[in-house]
Amino acid sequence: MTSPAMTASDLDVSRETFEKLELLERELRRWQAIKNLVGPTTLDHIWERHIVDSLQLLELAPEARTWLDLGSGAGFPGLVLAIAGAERGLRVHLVESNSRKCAFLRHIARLTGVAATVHESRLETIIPGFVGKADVVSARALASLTMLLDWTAPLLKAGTIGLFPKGRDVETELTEARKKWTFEAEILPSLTDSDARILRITSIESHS
Ligand SMILES: C[S@@+](CC[C@H](N)C(=O)[O-])C[C@H]1O[C@@H](n2cnc3c(N)ncnc32)[C@H](O)[C@@H]1O
Repeated sequence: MTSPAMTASDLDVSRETFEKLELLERELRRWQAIKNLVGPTTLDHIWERHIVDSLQLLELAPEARTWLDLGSGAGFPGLVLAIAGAERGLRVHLVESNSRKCAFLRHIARLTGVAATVHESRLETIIPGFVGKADVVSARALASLTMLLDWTAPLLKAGTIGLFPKGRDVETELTEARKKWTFEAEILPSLTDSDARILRITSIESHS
């Protein structure tokens, strides 16, 4: 799936949002040549693998106004959500420890003018400041579910919704995480990969 085959109405976004997503695609291709921001094999499928895959999270938390994205990389899903959520007043906080990737995130945030704040830091440092403040926390391709819950439990306990895209091993990850945590998880289908799932976590308690 490449951009000429895609339209704003395919994605159900405004013309303005679509143009900003196209800009993100163009800049990612330009920066990739020198900065190697994403897995090279995913470049042939930027729209499907990265943009649409990120975009699908927005409707899973339509009321969200403050969104925390951990390990944002080149902006997936956080930057795409900041672009697509701008018209509904969404602000996205992007947490990324790699300075090359942060430079790219800041560059796109500046070019598009969307409400994205880049935190060039380790997520362990940033999370405490968002307890009771983030409506949603997301993380794609960052860590096992158990580790994500270890990090985000203080947020989830305070009412933040967790949205975690996961691959085909989701059941194994759930079994492992349930050894330590009790939580409510909806397992939602992914629109871009029939083997993948999205976990929507709404409450959590530790066993001990
Ligand atoms: C595999 S990449 C995934 C990037 C993006 N979420 C995606 O799906 O394309 C994981 C990213 O998390 C960042 N990362 C890993 N551990 C982190 C930490 N403790 N704090 C902040 N960022 C971290 C890495 O620098 C990397 O960019």
